[in-house]
Amino acid sequence: MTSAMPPSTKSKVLIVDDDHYTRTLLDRLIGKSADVRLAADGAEARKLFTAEDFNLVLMDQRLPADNGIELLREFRARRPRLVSILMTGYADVREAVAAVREGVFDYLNKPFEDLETLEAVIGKALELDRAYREIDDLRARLGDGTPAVIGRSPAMEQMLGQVRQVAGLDTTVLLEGESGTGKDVVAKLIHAWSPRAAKPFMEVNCGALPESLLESLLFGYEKGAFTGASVASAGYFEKANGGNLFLDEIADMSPKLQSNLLRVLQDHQCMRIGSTQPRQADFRLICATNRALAGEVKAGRFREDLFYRINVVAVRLPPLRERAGDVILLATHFLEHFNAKFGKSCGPLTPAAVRMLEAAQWPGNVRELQHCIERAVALHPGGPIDTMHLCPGDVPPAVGAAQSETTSGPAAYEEARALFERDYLKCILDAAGGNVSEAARLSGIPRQNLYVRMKRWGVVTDQ
Ligand SMILES: Nc1ncnc2c1ncn2[C@@H]1O[C@H](COP(=O)(O)OP(=O)(O)OP(=O)(O)O)[C@@H](O)[C@H]1O
Repeated sequence: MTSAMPPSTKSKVLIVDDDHYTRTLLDRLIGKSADVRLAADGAEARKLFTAEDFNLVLMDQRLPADNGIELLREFRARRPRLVSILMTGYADVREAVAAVREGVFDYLNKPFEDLETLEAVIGKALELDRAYREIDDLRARLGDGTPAVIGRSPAMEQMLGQVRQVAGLDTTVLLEGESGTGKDVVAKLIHAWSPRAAKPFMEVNCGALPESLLESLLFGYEKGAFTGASVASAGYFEKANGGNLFLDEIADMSPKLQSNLLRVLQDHQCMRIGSTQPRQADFRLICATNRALAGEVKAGRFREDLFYRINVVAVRLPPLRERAGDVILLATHFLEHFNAKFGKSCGPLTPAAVRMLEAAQWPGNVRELQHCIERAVALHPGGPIDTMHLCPGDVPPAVGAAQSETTSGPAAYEEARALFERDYLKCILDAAGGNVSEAARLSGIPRQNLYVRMKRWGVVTDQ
């Protein structure tokens, strides 16, 4: 069963409902793992909301002297990133859907039929609140221009711990990881955290340039060294001058340049093309590769002696699929970034979107997730981001199928049941030609109930 609350810290949840039974039920359900405050009307809710910083507000739509949707609007005006859930009667679903479009995280129908779903939605809402807070926290800590490397998963914490240790040492660092895992940002972070931070950071992608161009870029040249060399130019080895030199995709370096680089690393000197005068080369080398360098050595494509020079401290960047918990953090970060960039206000992510992002495998890692959110923000006029705004091409359409094909064993019961429900709802809606009433008749599930389930899974988004 999905846990509704984070395991370590107690979240603060405000429950606003004039119905004593609902308040008691919710208090019992989440009160063990969360710090719950109860309000029976708008006045009490306002007082509590002013006094405390809540992670989540569960709001009844119909209150004695207030409208829950308007009260949430008032709260959001005071705290724009407030995560809230609206509790509504079946008759009010239309307004509840509109409230979700305005920024309410989700709505739940009363009376609650399925407590597990209720817990799951609360869990996702708290996850989103955590993502907002962690990003603020990270930004506050990195407010000095240090590149923002987002990630709180154990795999990222471990990697960042290694980076922190080696950044201050004058040693060569090899960053290994799949494409899009963040090798480039981590290289910049190493520079920012190193004693060489005030000196230049020079970077070049060894796979993107032909050999001769890469050679002249790294070594520099004297005037007349080759056709077109009308003035002398210093290379990156010289320009790095007390700073860090980042060689990306080092495995793509040609054998000739590999041996030239080895010489520079041995002698701490380099010579411009067309010159015999050795020049001081004072830089710390950071290399990156998305192919295992040891394998390249075995295959005879990379010099073994250079490999040992480079592989002093190797740091592995985990693929996104190994970073449980980071996907929503990154997605929220990118959502804010692209909202600011495009002058939009898209978001928050709906529960179905959160589930979809978390279930995806992300073979292109963080870059793929970034592009997915960029596309969603660019094409969306504003309001919550739902499954259909996220690129289905990047997210396996049949997450269930993908799951059952993996070798990691069978899915947990809850997961399998959820996947079945989503696939079944899609299937029944197709069979009914997209008509929810007909789908209700075919399935024997009451229409409102069916609609709520379909909405939860992003099978439909509006009534
Ligand atoms: N942890 C992270 N936090 C924030 N942004 C990230 C993070 N990791 C990667 N990114 C962003 O994702 C994109 C891809 O990252 P980056 O270019 O560093 O990957 P890479 O491993 O160097 O990829 P490649 O091997 O293809 O060069 C960049 O826009 C980067 O800013």
